[in-house]
Parts: sequence; C-alpha cells; structure tokens
Amino acid sequence: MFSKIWMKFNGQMGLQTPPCNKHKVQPILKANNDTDEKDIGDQEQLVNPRSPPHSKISSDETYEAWMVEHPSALGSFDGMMKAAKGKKLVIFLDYDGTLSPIVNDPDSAFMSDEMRAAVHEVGKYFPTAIISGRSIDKVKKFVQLSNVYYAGSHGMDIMAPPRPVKANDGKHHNVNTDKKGNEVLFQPAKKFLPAIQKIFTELEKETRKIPGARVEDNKFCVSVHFRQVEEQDFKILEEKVKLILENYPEFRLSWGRKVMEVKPVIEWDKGDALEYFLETLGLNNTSDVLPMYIGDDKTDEDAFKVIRRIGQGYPIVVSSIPKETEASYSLHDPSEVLTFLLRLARWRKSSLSSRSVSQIWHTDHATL
Ligand SMILES: O=P(O)(O)OC[C@H]1O[C@H](O[C@H]2O[C@H](CO)[C@@H](O)[C@H](O)[C@H]2O)[C@H](O)[C@@H](O)[C@@H]1O
Repeated sequence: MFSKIWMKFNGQMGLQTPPCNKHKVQPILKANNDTDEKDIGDQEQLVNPRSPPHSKISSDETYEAWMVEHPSALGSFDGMMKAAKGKKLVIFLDYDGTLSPIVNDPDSAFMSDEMRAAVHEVGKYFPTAIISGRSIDKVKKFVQLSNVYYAGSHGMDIMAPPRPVKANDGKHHNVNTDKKGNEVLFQPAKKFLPAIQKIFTELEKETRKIPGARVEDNKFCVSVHFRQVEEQDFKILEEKVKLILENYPEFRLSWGRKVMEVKPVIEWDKGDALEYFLETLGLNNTSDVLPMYIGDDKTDEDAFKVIRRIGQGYPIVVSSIPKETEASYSLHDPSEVLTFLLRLARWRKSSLSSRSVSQIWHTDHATL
C-alpha cells in the first residue's frame, strides 16, 4: 500500500514543529481523553455549566498550558510560512468541526459562504483535498467546490486525480481514469459494501425507539449519533450497536464527537488517504513537499501521525479544549480556520506572480 511505500521517505527535512514541540508531547489532561471508548467524546463535555466559577479559570489556564505545546497556527503563521518558502504546500482539510461548526442535526452542518470562498481561494493556489467521515457525495454537496479533491468515508472513498505513469512501452498513460480520461474512485473497502448496507438497515431498525438516536449512511461506514440522546439512554444505545456488530466480526466500532462509527476492519484511514493523494499528485518522495492537515476529530489523528512519520509538514488540530493530539499546532474553532485559510491564500497570492501560480498549482487540477 502507499503508506508502506512512503515509510521509506522518513524525516529528511525535519517536521515543521514549533520550537516547544520538538518532542512527543505528554497529554496534559488525562481526565479528558475525550473520544476514547465509551466516553461520550465531545469537546463541549469539558465545560460543565454547573461547575463553580473557579473551574472556568482553571480550564482557561489548562488551555493556555496546552497552547504552549500546540501553539496557535495563526500566531505562528509567519514562522510557518518562512519555513515553507520554496516548498510545495499541500492542504488537507477535514469537514465537520473544521470547515463547518458542530450542530445538532448532521444534515444541517452547512459551511458558510465565507468559508467556501476561503477554501476556493486556497484551492486556487495549493493542491487541496477534503478528507471527511461523510460519504463523498454528501461532503461534495456541502462543499460545492470543483477545484478541490474529495475523500469520503474517512478516506475509504477517494476521488483521485489522474496520475500519469510511464508504461513498459515508454509511453505515459493516465491511471485512475476511465477510458474517457475521467477520474475514477479509489475504494479500498468496496467488498464490504453489501455488509455495511445490511448493518445500516439493522442499526436504523434497532435504534428507532431511542429518542434522539440517529443513524447516518456514510457509504463505507455508518455513524450512530447520540448528540440528541438523553444520557440515561446512552448505554442502551451502545449495547444495541454492539449486539448487532457481534454478527459482523469484520467491522469495528470507534468513537468520535458524540458519534459511534462502524467501519470495516481494514488498514486504511485518513492518513493513508493523505498519502494516496500525495502519491497520485506525484508529490511524494520529494523533500520539498509540506503536507498540511487541519482537523478536529479522532480520525484526523491518523493523518497527523502520517505527517509526523513523514517528518515534514504541518499537522493542525482544531480544538477549544486541551486534548491529547499528534498535531503540532492548533486553531481554536472553525472561525479561526477561516482566518487561517484566508491568510494562507493571501500569503501565496502576494508571493507569486500569476504565471508562477499556474506552474505551481497545475492548471489541470484547478479546473477539476
Ligand atoms: O471527518 P468529518 O468530516 O469530521 O466527519 C466526522 C463525522 O462528522 C459528522 O458528525 C459530527 O458533526 C455533526 C454535525 O455538526 C454533529 O451533529 C455530530 O455530533 C458530530 O459527530 C457526521 O455527521 C458524521 O457522519 C461524521 O462521521
């Protein structure tokens, strides 16, 4: 697989980490290993409205301490860009909680027009891919941009860019395209599709009676939402989900932000998707490529890990609370993501003439 190929390409340049974050960071907040097993897994959980006022102060202090290890990507912007000068930045973005705010209804997690315009700007200057847990169709519907690449189902459904390779006859052929030269999907979990559809149907049926429970079909994975479920029903919901999964040993359960996610047991995650994009874009095996990944959830950690393993790039976590993460930098919330993306596009625009823009960001990508 691609990630295995890339393992050879380790740390030639040194990870672009802030000075204080050169070592593996120890978690500061043990009590809130938030998205782990059973935990209801959400940032909002930390702030208990019934807590006495002093706990707000201490949570601010803890956040500040955490920020020392994971400095703001906005505050560090100039330094980050200085290190990126002359290198190729490739931008990877998560969707929920990164480009759109977390809301109760998953179908209403719309991205603002400002955010769409910012991502569009970024896509004009850098190869840009959105890697989401949603189905690829759903995330495309939300984002509505044609100058970025997409991966859905936590990276298990990739709309890959065409990749020219030299064949034995010495000629170049495009892989990842059909006969007409259109992009095709890379779907490493395809064989699990019939089973995941059965699981979705069973989950819908079995959870129907739990008020607030919501099952979402993400094509190669299924989300069981409990954001609107009463706390006393959490256990019942979890047991129902686990009971169904007992009949499907090829699937596993993981926890995200007030969501349980059912996924096939394959060695493929958002980190592999990141590497796949780099490879198909012809941007692997080169020391002047800096992947940047911005994400807020547990599955984004897989992509952060890959950037760490590669040894160069910018893993940026979106979090309003201190949390254990492989990211080097942080942004507080999607509104900071917006400011950061606008700044990034502005920085590139001002540092390039229009001619060199089309050289760096190949025109065929821009017209996708
Ligand atoms: O990888 P992502 O793009 O971040 O997708 C992860 C999950 O995001 C969505 O759920 C989350 O956002 C919802 C809308 O704000 C929120 O209601 C829910 O509690 C969050 O977990 C999406 O609905 C899931 O299917 C994705 O797996």
